[in-house]
Amino acid sequence: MQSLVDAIREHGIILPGGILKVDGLVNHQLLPTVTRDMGRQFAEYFRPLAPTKVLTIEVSGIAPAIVTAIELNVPMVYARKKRPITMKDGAFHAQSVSRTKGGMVDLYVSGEYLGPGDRVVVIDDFLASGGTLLALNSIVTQSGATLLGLGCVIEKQFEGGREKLSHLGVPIHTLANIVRMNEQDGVVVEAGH
Ligand SMILES: O=P(O)(O)OC[C@H]1O[C@H](OP(=O)(O)OP(=O)(O)O)[C@H](O)[C@@H]1O
Ligand SMILES: O=c1[nH]c(=O)c2nc[nH]c2[nH]1
Repeated sequence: MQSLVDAIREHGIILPGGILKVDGLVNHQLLPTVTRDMGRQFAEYFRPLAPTKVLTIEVSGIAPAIVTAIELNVPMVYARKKRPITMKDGAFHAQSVSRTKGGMVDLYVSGEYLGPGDRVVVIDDFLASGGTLLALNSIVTQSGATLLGLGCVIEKQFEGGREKLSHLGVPIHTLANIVRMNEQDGVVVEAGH
């Protein structure tokens, strides 16, 4: 997605620990046309699989997931990181590691909004180690729903997450691919696949 690649080139900043700061377009500020086009791209790719639901995790997954859900005209569900008192007992639960805040993250999804009849596309902002998508897949499995595919806005190819998810046997679609990033080369980014 060329507008996304351009925005990463303009706003992306390399931080220590292999973190790419894209707060200017994904994690703090959102750009309207770039965000809208993420939804169009994901919807075009996943529509033939006939999804009934889009699943993501708060907080940075919500924007790309809702624009995708709007395009597909299906509900979007986001995993909560803290179980609210409004959530019924027996919620599906998994854990992953937070890359930007450190420590373990809990993911909770209520069985009221995800179940055996659902055909699910999971959308998130980053594919790095793949841990978060594995946790979301665990939630889909617990619910009895069917996982159709995984979509991420930015893939950090050099972290090997795609390989760790290949056993799931579903298509993985990313919109921009960070080939490498370092002081010498800067952020080397290409369109995703
Ligand atoms: O492939 P992985 O290694 O699991 O990394 C990807 C995850 O890391 C970030 O979550 P984080 O908790 O850092 O931030 P957020 O609250 O902005 O979503 C990002 O939002 C992805 O969910
Ligand atoms: O803002 C972020 N930058 C990153 O490089 C990253 N990797 C996983 N999650 C991430 N979030």
